[in-house]
Amino acid sequence: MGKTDHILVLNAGSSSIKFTLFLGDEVLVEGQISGLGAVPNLKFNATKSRTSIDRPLSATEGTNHSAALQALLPLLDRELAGNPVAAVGHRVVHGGVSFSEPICLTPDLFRELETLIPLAPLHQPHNLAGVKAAEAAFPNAVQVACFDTAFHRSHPWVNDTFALPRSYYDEGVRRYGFHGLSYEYICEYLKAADPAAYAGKLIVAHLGNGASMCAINNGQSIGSTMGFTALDGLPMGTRSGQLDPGVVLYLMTEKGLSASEISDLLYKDSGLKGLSGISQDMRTLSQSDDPKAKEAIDYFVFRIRRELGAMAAVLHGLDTVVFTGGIGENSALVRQLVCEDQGWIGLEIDEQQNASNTGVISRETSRVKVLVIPTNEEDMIRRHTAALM
Ligand SMILES: Nc1ncnc2c1ncn2[C@@H]1O[C@H](COP(=O)(O)OP(=O)(O)O)[C@@H](O)[C@H]1O
Ligand SMILES: CC(=O)OP(=O)(O)O
Ligand SMILES: [Mg+2]
Repeated sequence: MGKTDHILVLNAGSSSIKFTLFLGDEVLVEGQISGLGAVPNLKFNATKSRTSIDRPLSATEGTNHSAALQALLPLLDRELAGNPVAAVGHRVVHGGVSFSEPICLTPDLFRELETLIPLAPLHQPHNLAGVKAAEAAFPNAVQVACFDTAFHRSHPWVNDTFALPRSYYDEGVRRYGFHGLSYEYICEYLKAADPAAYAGKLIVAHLGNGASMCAINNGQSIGSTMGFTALDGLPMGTRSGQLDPGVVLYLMTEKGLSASEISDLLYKDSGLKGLSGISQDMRTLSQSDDPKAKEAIDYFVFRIRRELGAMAAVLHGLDTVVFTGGIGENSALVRQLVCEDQGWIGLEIDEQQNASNTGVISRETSRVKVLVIPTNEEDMIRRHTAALM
Protein backbone atom coordinates (compact mmCIF):
# COMPACT_ATOMS: atom_id res chain seq x y z
CA MET A 1 0.00 0.00 0.00
CA GLY A 2 1.54 3.28 -1.08
CA LYS A 3 1.14 6.97 -0.55
CA THR A 4 -1.15 7.24 -3.58
CA ASP A 5 -3.71 4.68 -2.38
CA HIS A 6 -7.02 5.76 -0.96
CA ILE A 7 -8.21 3.99 2.20
CA LEU A 8 -11.68 4.55 3.58
CA VAL A 9 -12.20 3.81 7.29
CA LEU A 10 -15.66 3.15 8.73
CA ASN A 11 -16.26 3.02 12.48
CA ALA A 12 -19.92 2.16 12.97
CA GLY A 13 -21.25 2.52 16.51
CA SER A 14 -24.63 1.99 18.07
CA SER A 15 -25.99 5.34 16.90
CA SER A 16 -23.20 6.72 14.75
CA ILE A 17 -20.87 6.12 11.83
CA LYS A 18 -17.48 7.81 12.05
CA PHE A 19 -15.62 7.90 8.73
CA THR A 20 -12.24 9.02 7.42
CA LEU A 21 -10.91 8.93 3.86
CA PHE A 22 -7.14 8.74 3.72
CA LEU A 23 -4.69 9.21 0.86
CA GLY A 24 -1.73 7.23 2.22
CA ASP A 25 -1.58 8.56 5.78
CA GLU A 26 -3.03 11.96 4.87
CA VAL A 27 -6.63 12.74 5.91
CA LEU A 28 -8.73 13.87 2.92
CA VAL A 29 -12.14 13.67 4.54
CA GLU A 30 -13.31 13.14 8.07
CA GLY A 31 -16.68 13.30 9.73
CA GLN A 32 -19.50 11.43 11.34
CA ILE A 33 -23.14 10.62 11.06
CA SER A 34 -24.56 10.82 14.56
CA GLY A 35 -27.96 10.51 16.21
CA LEU A 36 -29.15 7.52 14.15
CA GLY A 37 -32.44 6.40 15.63
CA ALA A 38 -33.01 9.83 17.17
CA VAL A 39 -32.01 13.10 15.45
CA PRO A 40 -29.65 12.06 12.65
CA ASN A 41 -27.00 14.57 11.62
CA LEU A 42 -24.10 14.58 9.17
CA LYS A 43 -20.75 16.28 9.68
CA PHE A 44 -18.43 16.09 6.68
CA ASN A 45 -15.14 17.95 6.33
CA ALA A 46 -12.95 17.63 3.24
CA THR A 47 -9.51 19.21 3.52
CA LYS A 48 -8.61 19.68 -0.18
CA SER A 49 -11.97 20.81 -1.56
CA ARG A 50 -12.64 22.70 1.68
CA THR A 51 -16.14 21.28 1.76
CA SER A 52 -17.68 21.57 5.18
CA ILE A 53 -21.13 20.17 5.83
CA ASP A 54 -23.05 20.09 9.10
CA ARG A 55 -26.70 19.31 8.47
CA PRO A 56 -29.53 17.14 9.73
CA LEU A 57 -30.23 14.02 7.67
CA SER A 58 -33.73 13.68 6.26
CA ALA A 59 -35.99 11.00 7.76
CA THR A 60 -35.30 8.73 4.77
CA GLU A 61 -31.51 9.27 4.85
CA GLY A 62 -31.42 8.63 8.59
CA THR A 63 -33.68 5.54 8.67
CA ASN A 64 -30.79 3.25 9.56
CA HIS A 65 -27.03 2.78 9.11
CA SER A 66 -27.30 1.54 5.50
CA ALA A 67 -29.50 4.45 4.43
CA ALA A 68 -27.14 6.90 6.08
CA LEU A 69 -24.18 5.37 4.24
CA GLN A 70 -26.07 5.80 0.96
CA ALA A 71 -26.33 9.53 1.74
CA LEU A 72 -22.60 9.69 2.46
CA LEU A 73 -21.29 7.78 -0.58
CA PRO A 74 -21.95 10.44 -3.29
CA LEU A 75 -20.07 12.99 -1.15
CA LEU A 76 -17.10 10.64 -0.87
CA ASP A 77 -17.24 9.94 -4.62
CA ARG A 78 -16.92 13.63 -5.32
CA GLU A 79 -13.76 13.86 -3.21
CA LEU A 80 -12.32 10.74 -4.85
CA ALA A 81 -12.69 12.43 -8.27
CA GLY A 82 -12.56 9.13 -10.16
CA ASN A 83 -9.72 7.61 -8.10
CA PRO A 84 -10.35 4.07 -6.82
CA VAL A 85 -10.58 3.13 -3.16
CA ALA A 86 -7.93 0.45 -2.61
CA ALA A 87 -9.25 -0.76 0.73
CA VAL A 88 -11.98 -0.13 3.25
CA GLY A 89 -11.03 -0.71 6.88
CA HIS A 90 -13.86 -1.47 9.29
CA ARG A 91 -14.07 -1.47 13.06
CA VAL A 92 -15.70 -4.79 13.93
CA VAL A 93 -16.44 -4.87 17.63
CA HIS A 94 -16.49 -8.64 18.27
CA GLY A 95 -13.83 -11.03 16.99
CA GLY A 96 -14.76 -13.94 19.27
CA VAL A 97 -12.24 -16.72 19.92
CA SER A 98 -10.98 -16.93 16.35
CA PHE A 99 -9.89 -13.41 15.46
CA SER A 100 -6.95 -11.87 17.24
CA GLU A 101 -5.61 -9.87 14.28
CA PRO A 102 -7.02 -7.78 11.44
CA ILE A 103 -8.20 -9.83 8.45
CA CYS A 104 -9.11 -9.37 4.79
CA LEU A 105 -12.76 -10.38 4.61
CA THR A 106 -14.07 -13.27 2.53
CA PRO A 107 -17.71 -14.48 2.36
CA ASP A 108 -16.85 -17.35 4.78
CA LEU A 109 -15.20 -15.07 7.32
CA PHE A 110 -18.10 -12.63 7.02
CA ARG A 111 -20.54 -15.43 7.89
CA GLU A 112 -18.42 -16.35 10.90
CA LEU A 113 -18.61 -12.76 12.13
CA GLU A 114 -22.38 -12.79 11.69
CA THR A 115 -22.59 -15.55 14.31
CA LEU A 116 -21.22 -13.06 16.87
CA ILE A 117 -24.10 -10.58 16.39
CA PRO A 118 -25.89 -11.75 19.59
CA LEU A 119 -22.73 -10.94 21.57
CA ALA A 120 -22.63 -7.29 20.41
CA PRO A 121 -26.15 -6.34 19.36
CA LEU A 122 -25.53 -2.59 19.46
CA HIS A 123 -22.46 -2.79 17.23
CA GLN A 124 -21.83 -5.98 15.23
CA PRO A 125 -24.92 -5.73 12.95
CA HIS A 126 -23.98 -2.15 12.04
CA ASN A 127 -20.31 -3.04 11.56
CA LEU A 128 -21.32 -5.80 9.14
CA ALA A 129 -23.93 -3.62 7.39
CA GLY A 130 -21.05 -1.19 6.78
CA VAL A 131 -19.07 -3.99 5.12
CA LYS A 132 -21.99 -4.86 2.83
CA ALA A 133 -22.57 -1.22 1.88
CA ALA A 134 -18.86 -0.68 1.21
CA GLU A 135 -18.66 -3.85 -0.92
CA ALA A 136 -21.53 -2.58 -3.05
CA ALA A 137 -20.08 0.93 -3.40
CA PHE A 138 -16.43 -0.10 -3.91
CA PRO A 139 -16.53 -3.61 -5.44
CA ASN A 140 -12.81 -3.58 -6.28
CA ALA A 141 -11.65 -2.57 -2.81
CA VAL A 142 -10.32 -5.05 -0.24
CA GLN A 143 -12.54 -5.08 2.87
CA VAL A 144 -10.53 -5.32 6.10
CA ALA A 145 -11.97 -6.06 9.54
CA CYS A 146 -10.14 -4.73 12.62
CA PHE A 147 -11.38 -6.06 15.95
CA ASP A 148 -12.04 -4.29 19.23
CA THR A 149 -11.33 -7.54 21.05
CA ALA A 150 -7.94 -8.26 19.44
CA PHE A 151 -5.79 -6.12 21.76
CA HIS A 152 -6.98 -8.11 24.79
CA ARG A 153 -6.49 -11.64 23.43
CA SER A 154 -3.11 -11.91 25.18
CA HIS A 155 -4.48 -11.04 28.62
CA PRO A 156 -3.98 -13.68 31.34
CA TRP A 157 -6.35 -16.65 31.71
CA VAL A 158 -7.63 -15.43 35.09
CA ASN A 159 -9.01 -12.39 33.30
CA ASP A 160 -10.15 -14.42 30.29
CA THR A 161 -12.48 -16.76 32.12
CA PHE A 162 -15.60 -16.71 34.30
CA ALA A 163 -15.96 -19.13 37.22
CA LEU A 164 -18.38 -21.32 35.26
CA PRO A 165 -17.92 -25.02 34.39
CA ARG A 166 -14.95 -25.29 32.02
CA SER A 167 -17.06 -26.39 29.05
CA TYR A 168 -18.42 -22.84 28.75
CA TYR A 169 -14.94 -21.40 28.43
CA ASP A 170 -14.15 -24.00 25.78
CA GLU A 171 -17.17 -22.98 23.72
CA GLY A 172 -16.19 -19.31 23.89
CA VAL A 173 -17.95 -17.88 26.94
CA ARG A 174 -14.96 -15.71 27.87
CA ARG A 175 -14.03 -12.22 28.93
CA TYR A 176 -13.01 -10.68 25.62
CA GLY A 177 -12.75 -6.98 26.45
CA PHE A 178 -13.46 -4.19 23.95
CA HIS A 179 -12.27 -0.71 22.86
CA GLY A 180 -9.04 -2.48 21.88
CA LEU A 181 -8.38 -0.25 18.86
CA SER A 182 -8.55 2.78 21.13
CA TYR A 183 -6.21 1.21 23.72
CA GLU A 184 -3.81 0.16 20.99
CA TYR A 185 -3.80 3.70 19.58
CA ILE A 186 -3.02 5.15 23.04
CA CYS A 187 -0.17 2.64 23.51
CA GLU A 188 1.31 3.43 20.09
CA TYR A 189 1.01 7.14 20.83
CA LEU A 190 2.83 6.75 24.18
CA LYS A 191 5.50 4.51 22.67
CA ALA A 192 6.57 7.47 20.51
CA ALA A 193 5.71 10.42 22.78
CA ASP A 194 6.44 9.06 26.27
CA PRO A 195 8.36 5.75 26.14
CA ALA A 196 8.66 5.56 29.95
CA ALA A 197 4.86 5.73 30.33
CA TYR A 198 4.49 3.08 27.60
CA ALA A 199 6.92 0.74 29.32
CA GLY A 200 5.34 1.16 32.76
CA LYS A 201 2.13 0.32 34.60
CA LEU A 202 -0.69 2.10 32.84
CA ILE A 203 -4.46 2.42 33.29
CA VAL A 204 -6.43 3.83 30.35
CA ALA A 205 -10.02 5.00 30.91
CA HIS A 206 -11.91 5.07 27.59
CA LEU A 207 -14.99 7.03 28.61
CA GLY A 208 -17.41 7.60 25.74
CA ASN A 209 -20.97 6.55 25.08
CA GLY A 210 -19.54 3.08 25.64
CA ALA A 211 -17.02 3.11 28.50
CA SER A 212 -14.34 0.75 29.74
CA MET A 213 -10.98 0.74 31.45
CA CYS A 214 -7.88 -1.28 30.69
CA ALA A 215 -4.90 -2.24 32.84
CA ILE A 216 -1.79 -2.32 30.64
CA ASN A 217 1.71 -3.45 31.58
CA ASN A 218 4.51 -2.65 29.12
CA GLY A 219 2.02 -2.34 26.25
CA GLN A 220 0.17 -5.60 27.07
CA SER A 221 -3.46 -5.73 28.19
CA ILE A 222 -3.67 -7.35 31.64
CA GLY A 223 -7.35 -6.80 32.27
CA SER A 224 -10.39 -4.94 30.99
CA THR A 225 -13.61 -3.97 32.72
CA MET A 226 -15.61 -5.31 29.76
CA GLY A 227 -16.21 -9.03 29.40
CA PHE A 228 -18.13 -11.43 27.17
CA THR A 229 -20.11 -8.49 25.82
CA ALA A 230 -19.76 -4.70 25.92
CA LEU A 231 -22.32 -4.61 28.75
CA ASP A 232 -19.93 -5.41 31.58
CA GLY A 233 -17.90 -3.12 33.81
CA LEU A 234 -18.57 0.62 34.00
CA PRO A 235 -22.06 2.05 33.56
CA MET A 236 -22.42 3.72 30.15
CA GLY A 237 -24.75 6.07 28.29
CA THR A 238 -27.53 3.49 28.09
CA ARG A 239 -25.85 0.26 29.29
CA SER A 240 -25.97 -0.99 32.88
CA GLY A 241 -22.37 -2.08 33.29
CA GLN A 242 -21.55 -4.76 35.88
CA LEU A 243 -24.63 -6.31 37.43
CA ASP A 244 -25.27 -9.11 39.91
CA PRO A 245 -26.36 -11.99 37.60
CA GLY A 246 -29.08 -12.64 40.18
CA VAL A 247 -30.81 -9.48 38.94
CA VAL A 248 -31.22 -11.06 35.49
CA LEU A 249 -32.70 -14.22 37.07
CA TYR A 250 -35.10 -12.07 39.10
CA LEU A 251 -36.19 -10.14 35.98
CA MET A 252 -36.92 -13.45 34.24
CA THR A 253 -38.56 -15.46 36.97
CA GLU A 254 -40.29 -12.82 39.10
CA LYS A 255 -40.99 -10.03 36.60
CA GLY A 256 -41.63 -12.31 33.62
CA LEU A 257 -39.44 -10.31 31.23
CA SER A 258 -38.47 -12.02 27.99
CA ALA A 259 -34.88 -12.29 26.78
CA SER A 260 -35.38 -9.47 24.31
CA GLU A 261 -37.02 -7.23 26.94
CA ILE A 262 -34.07 -7.83 29.29
CA SER A 263 -31.67 -7.15 26.43
CA ASP A 264 -33.36 -3.82 25.66
CA LEU A 265 -33.41 -2.91 29.35
CA LEU A 266 -29.69 -3.58 29.87
CA TYR A 267 -28.39 -2.24 26.52
CA LYS A 268 -30.73 0.66 25.80
CA ASP A 269 -32.51 1.93 28.92
CA SER A 270 -29.98 1.66 31.75
CA GLY A 271 -26.70 3.42 32.61
CA LEU A 272 -26.70 7.22 32.78
CA LYS A 273 -30.04 7.35 30.95
CA GLY A 274 -31.76 4.90 33.29
CA LEU A 275 -30.30 6.34 36.50
CA SER A 276 -30.98 9.97 35.65
CA GLY A 277 -34.24 9.53 33.75
CA ILE A 278 -33.01 12.60 31.84
CA SER A 279 -30.35 11.77 29.27
CA GLN A 280 -27.55 9.43 28.28
CA ASP A 281 -25.43 12.43 27.34
CA MET A 282 -22.78 13.56 29.85
CA ARG A 283 -22.98 17.16 28.58
CA THR A 284 -26.69 17.37 29.38
CA LEU A 285 -26.23 15.72 32.79
CA SER A 286 -23.31 18.00 33.74
CA GLN A 287 -25.44 21.06 33.00
CA SER A 288 -28.54 19.83 34.82
CA ASP A 289 -29.55 20.96 38.31
CA ASP A 290 -31.69 17.85 38.82
CA PRO A 291 -30.35 15.77 41.76
CA LYS A 292 -30.90 12.60 39.68
CA ALA A 293 -28.41 13.88 37.08
CA LYS A 294 -25.85 14.39 39.87
CA GLU A 295 -26.54 10.91 41.25
CA ALA A 296 -26.02 9.35 37.82
CA ILE A 297 -22.64 11.12 37.50
CA ASP A 298 -21.76 10.08 41.09
CA TYR A 299 -22.44 6.42 40.25
CA PHE A 300 -20.36 6.66 37.03
CA VAL A 301 -17.46 8.22 38.93
CA PHE A 302 -17.71 5.78 41.86
CA ARG A 303 -17.38 2.79 39.51
CA ILE A 304 -14.38 4.34 37.74
CA ARG A 305 -12.65 4.99 41.08
CA ARG A 306 -13.34 1.43 42.22
CA GLU A 307 -11.83 -0.02 39.04
CA LEU A 308 -8.84 2.30 39.29
CA GLY A 309 -7.95 0.82 42.67
CA ALA A 310 -8.60 -2.74 41.51
CA MET A 311 -6.47 -2.29 38.39
CA ALA A 312 -3.60 -0.70 40.34
CA ALA A 313 -3.69 -3.81 42.55
CA VAL A 314 -3.47 -6.28 39.66
CA LEU A 315 -0.71 -4.18 38.06
CA HIS A 316 1.16 -4.17 41.42
CA GLY A 317 1.52 -0.41 41.16
CA LEU A 318 0.67 2.49 38.92
CA ASP A 319 2.76 4.93 36.90
CA THR A 320 0.36 6.55 34.44
CA VAL A 321 -3.36 7.13 33.97
CA VAL A 322 -4.77 8.19 30.58
CA PHE A 323 -8.25 9.62 30.02
CA THR A 324 -9.72 9.30 26.52
CA GLY A 325 -13.07 9.01 24.66
CA GLY A 326 -15.73 11.74 24.41
CA ILE A 327 -16.13 12.12 28.19
CA GLY A 328 -12.51 11.36 29.09
CA GLU A 329 -11.25 13.99 26.63
CA ASN A 330 -13.82 16.71 27.33
CA SER A 331 -15.23 16.45 30.83
CA ALA A 332 -12.95 18.22 33.31
CA LEU A 333 -15.69 17.59 35.89
CA VAL A 334 -15.58 13.79 35.55
CA ARG A 335 -11.75 13.71 35.60
CA GLN A 336 -11.70 15.99 38.67
CA LEU A 337 -14.18 13.78 40.53
CA VAL A 338 -12.32 10.58 39.59
CA CYS A 339 -8.94 11.99 40.66
CA GLU A 340 -9.79 13.86 43.85
CA ASP A 341 -8.43 12.43 47.11
CA GLN A 342 -6.31 9.87 45.27
CA GLY A 343 -3.11 11.00 47.03
CA TRP A 344 -2.99 7.57 48.77
CA ILE A 345 -2.12 6.04 45.40
CA GLY A 346 0.28 8.88 44.50
CA LEU A 347 -2.09 10.68 42.15
CA GLU A 348 -2.70 14.43 42.38
CA ILE A 349 -4.15 16.49 39.56
CA ASP A 350 -3.66 20.15 38.75
CA GLU A 351 -7.03 21.89 38.54
CA GLN A 352 -5.96 24.46 35.95
CA GLN A 353 -4.25 21.92 33.74
CA ASN A 354 -7.27 19.67 34.05
CA ALA A 355 -9.54 22.49 32.88
CA SER A 356 -7.46 22.77 29.66
CA ASN A 357 -8.51 19.24 28.54
CA THR A 358 -5.05 18.54 27.11
CA GLY A 359 -1.74 16.86 27.87
CA VAL A 360 -0.41 16.29 31.38
CA ILE A 361 -3.04 17.16 33.99
CA SER A 362 -1.20 15.89 37.09
CA ARG A 363 0.84 18.13 39.40
CA GLU A 364 4.63 18.09 39.18
CA THR A 365 4.68 16.52 42.65
CA SER A 366 2.31 13.71 41.62
CA ARG A 367 4.05 10.32 41.53
CA VAL A 368 1.46 9.06 39.05
CA LYS A 369 1.32 10.96 35.77
CA VAL A 370 -2.17 11.71 34.46
CA LEU A 371 -2.72 12.50 30.79
CA VAL A 372 -5.58 13.43 28.48
CA ILE A 373 -4.98 11.91 25.03
CA PRO A 374 -7.56 12.13 22.21
CA THR A 375 -8.10 8.65 20.86
CA ASN A 376 -8.09 7.90 17.13
CA GLU A 377 -9.58 4.49 16.34
CA GLU A 378 -9.82 5.47 12.66
CA ASP A 379 -6.08 6.01 12.33
CA MET A 380 -5.40 2.69 14.04
CA ILE A 381 -7.71 0.98 11.52
CA ARG A 382 -5.92 2.76 8.65
CA ARG A 383 -2.53 1.50 9.87
CA HIS A 384 -3.79 -2.09 10.19
CA THR A 385 -5.47 -1.92 6.78
CA ALA A 386 -2.37 -0.49 5.08
CA ALA A 387 -0.18 -3.14 6.75
CA LEU A 388 -2.40 -5.96 5.43
CA MET A 389 -2.38 -4.78 1.82
N1 LIG B 1 -17.64 18.81 26.33
C1 LIG B 1 -18.12 17.68 26.84
N2 LIG B 1 -18.37 17.58 28.17
C2 LIG B 1 -18.85 16.43 28.69
N3 LIG B 1 -19.12 15.34 27.97
C3 LIG B 1 -18.88 15.39 26.65
C4 LIG B 1 -18.37 16.55 26.01
N4 LIG B 1 -18.24 16.29 24.68
C5 LIG B 1 -18.66 15.01 24.51
N5 LIG B 1 -19.05 14.47 25.67
C6 LIG B 1 -19.63 13.15 25.92
O1 LIG B 1 -18.96 12.11 25.26
C7 LIG B 1 -19.89 11.02 25.05
C8 LIG B 1 -19.72 10.48 23.64
O2 LIG B 1 -18.42 9.99 23.50
P1 LIG B 1 -17.87 9.29 22.16
O3 LIG B 1 -16.51 8.76 22.49
O4 LIG B 1 -17.97 10.23 21.03
O5 LIG B 1 -18.94 8.15 22.03
P2 LIG B 1 -19.03 6.86 21.12
O6 LIG B 1 -18.95 5.72 22.11
O7 LIG B 1 -20.35 6.97 20.45
O8 LIG B 1 -17.85 6.81 20.18
C9 LIG B 1 -21.28 11.59 25.34
O9 LIG B 1 -21.71 11.18 26.62
C10 LIG B 1 -21.02 13.08 25.35
O10 LIG B 1 -21.92 13.77 26.19
C1 LIG C 1 -17.44 -1.47 22.44
C2 LIG C 1 -18.15 -0.20 22.68
O1 LIG C 1 -18.79 -0.03 23.69
O2 LIG C 1 -18.02 0.73 21.71
P1 LIG C 1 -18.64 2.21 21.70
O3 LIG C 1 -17.99 2.94 22.84
O4 LIG C 1 -18.24 2.78 20.36
O5 LIG C 1 -20.12 2.10 21.89
MG1 LIG D 1 -16.68 4.94 20.49
